[in-house]
Amino acid sequence: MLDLSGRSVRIFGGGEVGARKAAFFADEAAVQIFSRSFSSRFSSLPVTSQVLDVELLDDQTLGDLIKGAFLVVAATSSPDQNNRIGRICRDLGVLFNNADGEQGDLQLPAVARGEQYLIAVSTGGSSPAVARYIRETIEREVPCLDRMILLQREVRGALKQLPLSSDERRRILSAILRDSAVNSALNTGVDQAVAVVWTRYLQGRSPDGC
Ligand SMILES: C[C@@]1(CC(=O)O)c2cc3[nH]c(cc4nc(cc5[nH]c(cc(n2)[C@H]1CCC(=O)O)[C@@](C)(CC(=O)O)[C@@H]5CCC(=O)O)C(CC(=O)O)=C4CCC(=O)O)c(CCC(=O)O)c3CC(=O)O
Ligand SMILES: NC(=O)C1=CN([C@@H]2O[C@H](COP(=O)(O)OP(=O)(O)OC[C@H]3O[C@@H](n4cnc5c(N)ncnc54)[C@H](O)[C@@H]3O)[C@@H](O)[C@H]2O)C=CC1
Repeated sequence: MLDLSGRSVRIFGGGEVGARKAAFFADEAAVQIFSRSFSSRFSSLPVTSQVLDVELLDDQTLGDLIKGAFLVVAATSSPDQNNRIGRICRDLGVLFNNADGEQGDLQLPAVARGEQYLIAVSTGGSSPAVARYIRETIEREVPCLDRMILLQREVRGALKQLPLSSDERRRILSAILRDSAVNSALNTGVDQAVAVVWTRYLQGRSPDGC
C-alpha cells in the first residue's frame, strides 16, 4: 500500500506481463515502458514508451534510464537481462520487481479492488496461479462487497446512536453479513437493504430509545 502519485515507475519489457504490471501502476504513477516490441494492450494504457534493446545497452546507459525512478519492473523474456536490470537497480538504490529471474525487493499481489476496499493476495512466489484463483473467487462469490460495506457503515452509525451494548452491536453487524434476505436486497441497492435491516433487526427502536 504505497502512495505512488507523481512517482516514476519504469518497466522493461512490453509483452503481456509488462502490460499487466503497467496497468497495475498506471492509474497513479507516471509509467514509462522500454522494450524491443509492444503488446497491443499498451495502446489503451496511459503510459509513455520507448523502443530499445536492453542487450545493446552497456550498464552505464542502462543505469541512466533507471536513475530517478522510484520503482523498476523487469518483464522482458530474458531472465539474464532482467537480473542485470535488478543488479543496476540495487547499485542505484532503486526498488526492483522481477517478473522472471532472481527475486527483487517486492512482488506484486493479485488485487481485487472496489470503491470501498482493496484485497491483495500473495503466495510469496510459490503459486501466482493460486493468488489469481483466490482473487477471482472473491470477485465471483462476493460481488456486492462495496454495497455491503456501505450498508455496514450506515447501520453501524445508526446502532451507535441506540442504547445497545457493543456485544449486541457486534452480533447484529455480523448477522447482517450472513443474512440471505439482506444480501438479496443488496442486489437491488443499499437503500433497499437498509430497509430490510430495519425491519429484521431494529424494528421498534429509534435513536432516543422510544
Ligand atoms: C514472484 C512474482 C513476481 C512478480 O511478478 O511480482 C511472480 C513470478 C512469476 N509468475 C509466473 C507465472 C504466472 N504468473 C501468473 C499471474 C500473476 N503473477 C503475479 C505475481 C507474481 N508472479 C509474483 C508472485 C506473487 C505470488 O506468488 O502471489 C500476479 C499475482 C500479480 C501480477 O503480476 O499482476 C498475477 C495474477 C494477477 C491476477 O490475475 O490477479 C500466472 C497465472 C496467469 O497468468 O494466469 C502465471 C502462470 C502460472 C504459474 O507459473 O504459476 C512466473 C513463471 C514464468 C514462467 O517461467 O513461465 C514467475 C517467475 C518465477 O516464478 O520465477
Ligand atoms: N511475473 C509474472 O506474473 C509472470 C512472468 N512471466 C515471465 O515474464 C516474462 C515476460 O512474459 P510475457 O510478457 O508473456 O513475454 P513476451 O514474450 O510476450 O514479452 C516479452 C517482452 O520483452 C521484450 N524484450 C525481450 N527481450 C528484450 C530486450 N533485450 N530488450 C528490450 N525488450 C526486450 C519483448 O520485445 C517483449 O515485448 C517471461 O519470462 C515470462 O516467463 C510469465 C507469466 C507471468
